[in-house]
Amino acid sequence: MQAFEANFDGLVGPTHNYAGLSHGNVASTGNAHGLANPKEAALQGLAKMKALADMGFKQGVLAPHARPDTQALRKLGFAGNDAAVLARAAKEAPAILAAVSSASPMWTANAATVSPSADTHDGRVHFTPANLNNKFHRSLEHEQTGRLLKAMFADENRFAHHAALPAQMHFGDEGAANHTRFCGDYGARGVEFFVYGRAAFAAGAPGPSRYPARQTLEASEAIARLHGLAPECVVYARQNADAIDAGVFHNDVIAVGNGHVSFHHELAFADQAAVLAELSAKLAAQGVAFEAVEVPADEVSLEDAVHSYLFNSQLLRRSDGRMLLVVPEECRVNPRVSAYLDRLLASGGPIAEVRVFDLKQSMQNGGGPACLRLRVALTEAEAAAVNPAVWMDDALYARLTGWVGRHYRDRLSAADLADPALLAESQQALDELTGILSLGSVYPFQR
Ligand SMILES: N=C(N)NCCC[C@H](NC(=O)CCC(=O)O)C(=O)O
Repeated sequence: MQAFEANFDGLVGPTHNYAGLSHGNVASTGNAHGLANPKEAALQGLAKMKALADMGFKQGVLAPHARPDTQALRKLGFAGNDAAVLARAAKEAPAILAAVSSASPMWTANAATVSPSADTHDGRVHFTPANLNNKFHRSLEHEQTGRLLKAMFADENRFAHHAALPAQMHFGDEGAANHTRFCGDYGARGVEFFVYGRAAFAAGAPGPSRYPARQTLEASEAIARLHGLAPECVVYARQNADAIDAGVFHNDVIAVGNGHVSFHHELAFADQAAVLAELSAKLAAQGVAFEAVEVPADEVSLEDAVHSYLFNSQLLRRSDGRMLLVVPEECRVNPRVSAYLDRLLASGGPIAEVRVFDLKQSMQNGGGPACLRLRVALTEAEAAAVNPAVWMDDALYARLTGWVGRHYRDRLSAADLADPALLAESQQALDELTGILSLGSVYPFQR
């Protein structure tokens, strides 16, 4: 059966702001307390979704979460009505208020790990929401993510939904940002590639020293078990600790793969040659000829990779079988990265086209094109079972841009997070959105 890869992008929520919440993510900490523009952020994301849909790629939308998360504040002892809860948190714990207000669910590469039906033991598509345990603001996401995924992929005969892994550092899980699926045809069995920062149960296991390793080996292994993946179709690799310490907080800041192609930096993985050899051998056993496009450090340094987000690009297989690379504008601003892209296109390799997008609002929090999307490979029958209201087309684009225009602010600072009107505006917007996307009552304030 015909199969393809769909991208589900996170719609940026109305509270998008710069709070410097992510130690180890140099864009987040570097832009802390800047003035954000939620309206522009959401429109930039929608423009990318629409452009890819117009190019013929299957594109869906994942809704934002309800923020500020007043439930989380109540669990921490802030009591009273919503306005009182916000006022007390703003006065006594502004850092906590900022954390529960983050629009971080926009980065749906961290929403879940997804295994297509061709890879799993029961022939269903498996989803495990990521516990995002390394950062408090992100650890608030997985329950709502699970509810949204169930509202979009509801058919239990085709889709299996797991709970997030135990919320504990031993099982730190960052979802698809540390997971790549290589394959020939999207509907044929592929090789799932899990990249972790450190093994958690082995005392003294190697890992970064300056910044945290967010993903553990044990989390990756648990997901492979839950999804029923065959060991001969799984490869585990450890991130290069020096790369994490240079700001590569997720593997998707240093590598991206799709189909039979990997596009990665020379310093992405520990024991890189062995990792690539294992990928190549396991793909060859599935009849797939693996192709690696490796970028040397003397052409693009780790620092340039982190600042330009060259590898946080989307690698998309066009209908002619060649690859399109969707990069953020910052890659053309950096002269060394831009020159590299020109050489890449001239090289005659598998990447035939580069498209540039302005995603500055998200980029300033460390979220590039690849962070903003969750990939789900689907057969046509599975795609037909997806909630049809979430697929991007001209009509949905018009409705969503109109909705953003009506509900979103064009400036938001840390001080605004305490404004009870922002909470009310956000709830009103999301209430309307659940109608547009036919999601049902998925938000706590609707229950
Ligand atoms: N690489 C991928 N797949 N995703 C990028 C996630 C960026 C996100 N930034 C933030 O959460 C910053 C929020 C703030 O500081 O306001 C993070 O660090 O988890």
